[in-house]
Amino acid sequence: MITADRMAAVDANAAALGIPRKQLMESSGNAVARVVRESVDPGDRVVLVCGRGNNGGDAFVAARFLDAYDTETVLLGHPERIGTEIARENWDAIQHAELPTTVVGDTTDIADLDLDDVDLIVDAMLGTGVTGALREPEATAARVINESEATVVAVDVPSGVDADTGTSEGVAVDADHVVTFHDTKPGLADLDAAVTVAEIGIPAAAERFVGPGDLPSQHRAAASHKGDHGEVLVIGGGPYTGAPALTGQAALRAGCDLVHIACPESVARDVQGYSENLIVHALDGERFTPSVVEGVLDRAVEMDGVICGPGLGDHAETREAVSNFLGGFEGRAVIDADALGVVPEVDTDATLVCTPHQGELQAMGGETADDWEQRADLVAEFAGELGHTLLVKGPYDIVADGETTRVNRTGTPAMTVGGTGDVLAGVVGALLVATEPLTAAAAGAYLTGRAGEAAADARGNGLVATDLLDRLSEGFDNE
Ligand SMILES: NC(=O)C1=CN([C@@H]2O[C@H](COP(=O)(O)OP(=O)(O)OC[C@H]3O[C@@H](n4cnc5c(N)ncnc54)[C@H](OP(=O)(O)O)[C@@H]3O)[C@@H](O)[C@H]2O)[C@@H](O)CC1
Ligand SMILES: Nc1ncnc2c1ncn2[C@@H]1O[C@H](COP(=O)(O)OP(=O)(O)O)[C@@H](O)[C@H]1O
Ligand SMILES: [K+]
Repeated sequence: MITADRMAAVDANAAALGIPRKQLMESSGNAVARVVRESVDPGDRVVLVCGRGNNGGDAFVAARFLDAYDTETVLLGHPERIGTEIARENWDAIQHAELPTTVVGDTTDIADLDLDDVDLIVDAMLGTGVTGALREPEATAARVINESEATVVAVDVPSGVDADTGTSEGVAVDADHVVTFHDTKPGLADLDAAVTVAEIGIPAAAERFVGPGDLPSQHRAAASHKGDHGEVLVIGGGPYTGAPALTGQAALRAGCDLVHIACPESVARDVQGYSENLIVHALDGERFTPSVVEGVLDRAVEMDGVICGPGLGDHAETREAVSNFLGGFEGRAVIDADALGVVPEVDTDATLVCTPHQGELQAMGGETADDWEQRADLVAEFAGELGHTLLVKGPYDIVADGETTRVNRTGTPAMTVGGTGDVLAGVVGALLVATEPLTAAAAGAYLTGRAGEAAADARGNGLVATDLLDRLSEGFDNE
C-alpha cells in the first residue's frame, strides 16, 4: 500500500538511482497493454482516452504495444499543452509512427467522441495528479465512457478518483479493471473493479534508502516573514562550548529563521563569540541544573522546536535537569549526546527524535549489530518500545519510529571527526519544525551526509565539523 505523495517520492528516488521516469512510463504502458490484450481479441476496437499528464503518457506507450488491434488514441486538449516532457515524447513517438490519434478540443468536440462500437476503453485521463472535481472535457468524457458498453481499463487510478481516499469530488470513471503501478493505492481497496498491481522496475532500494524524494519541499511563500520558518532553542553547553554553537549554526543553515542557545553563564560568552547569528541566553551556574529548568521551559514553549543535549556533559545534576525538562515539555525536540541516557526513563508528552550513535544507543538500552539490515530491525523494535523516532548514526544511518524504517547511505568515514553529530542534531531540529519526525530525521541524515561528502571532496580526512555548515544549504536543491 502506498500513498500518492509517497509514490512521487519513490519515483524521484528511483530516478536518483539511475532509473529515469521515462523508463517507468515505458514499463507502465507495457503493463497496461498486457492487461488489455488479456481482455480483447485480435482486431477488436480499443480506444485510449488520454489526459495531458503522465497518466496519459502511460497510454501513449500502451498504444505502441497494441499495434495488433484496431486502436485509436484520443488526446483531450491540445498536444502543446501536454504537461511533461516524457508524455510529450511518447505522444510525438506515436505521431511519428502514424498510429491513429484524435485530438479533442480543437476540431473534434468531446460529444462527437463515438464510443458505441468500442470493445475496450483505456481510461488514461488522470491518475495521481488529479486535483478536485473533474473539469471539462474530462468530466463529459468520463460520462461518455461510463455510458458505453465497452470494458473499461483504468490506468493507475480511475480518472476522478483520489488515489489515497478512493472518493471523487465529482463524476469519476467507473472502471472494470484498474492497472496500478509498483504497489496498490489506499483508494483502490473499496472500488468495485479488478486491480492489477504491475511491477514497473522500481527497486525496493527506492523506498528503503533515503533519497532526494524524501526531502521536504524548500518552497517558501513570497509573503513570508521573520519566524515563519522556524524558531528553535538549543539547550546545550556546560563543560563544552563548541557543540551548542555547531548545532545552532547547523539549524540556521538548514533553514531556521531564529536560533536561541540556552547555556550556562560560564560558557555563554564563549558560545556567543562563535557567531553573531546565535541568540545566547545565559543560565545561572556552570552546568544545566534543575534550578534553571523552569525558566528554560518558559522559553521552550515559545519555540517551534528544541534541540537538547549538545555539549551538556553527563553530571548527575544535568541528567536530572534534562529529566525535569522532558517531564514538562510537550513540543518537538531532538535529543542528542549526553541527554539521550535520560529518555528511556522519563515519561514525556514531547515528540522526540533521538540521535544516538551506536554506543549511545546501547547505553539507552538498545541493541545494535554490525550488519545494517539486522541493525535496522533492532532499531525499529527499540523505537517501537521507546515510542519515539530514532536516528542511529553510522556508516548507514538507521531511521525508525517503529512503523517505518529508512536507511541513509550518504556520508563518509571522514565524518568521524568530532562535532558532526552536533551538526546533524541541528539539521534535524530545523527540519522537525515543519516536517513529521521520521521525515525530518531521514532528511537530516541525508543532508548532513551529503554536506560531509562535499566537505571530504575538498578537505579529505582533514574535514572538520564547521566545513559542513557552509555546504548544508547546497544539499537542499532537490529537483
Ligand atoms: N511512480 C509513479 O508514480 C509513476 C507514475 N506514472 C503515471 O503518472 C501519473 C501521474 O502523472 P501526473 O503527476 O502527471 O498527473 P496526472 O494524473 O497525469 O494528472 C495531471 C494532469 O491532469 C490535469 N488535471 C488535474 N486535475 C484535473 C481535474 N480536476 N480536471 C481535469 N484535469 C485535471 C492536469 O492539468 P493542469 O492542472 O496541469 O492543467 C494535468 O494535465 C500516475 O497516475 C501514473 O499513471 C507512470 O508514468 C510511471 C510511474
Ligand atoms: N563511517 C562512516 N561513514 C559514513 N558516515 C559516517 C560514518 N561515521 C559517522 N558518519 C556520519 O557522521 C555523522 C555523525 O555521526 P557520529 O560521528 O556517529 O556522531 P557523533 O559526532 O555524535 O559521534 C552522522 O551523519 C553519520 O552518518
Ligand atoms: K486514469
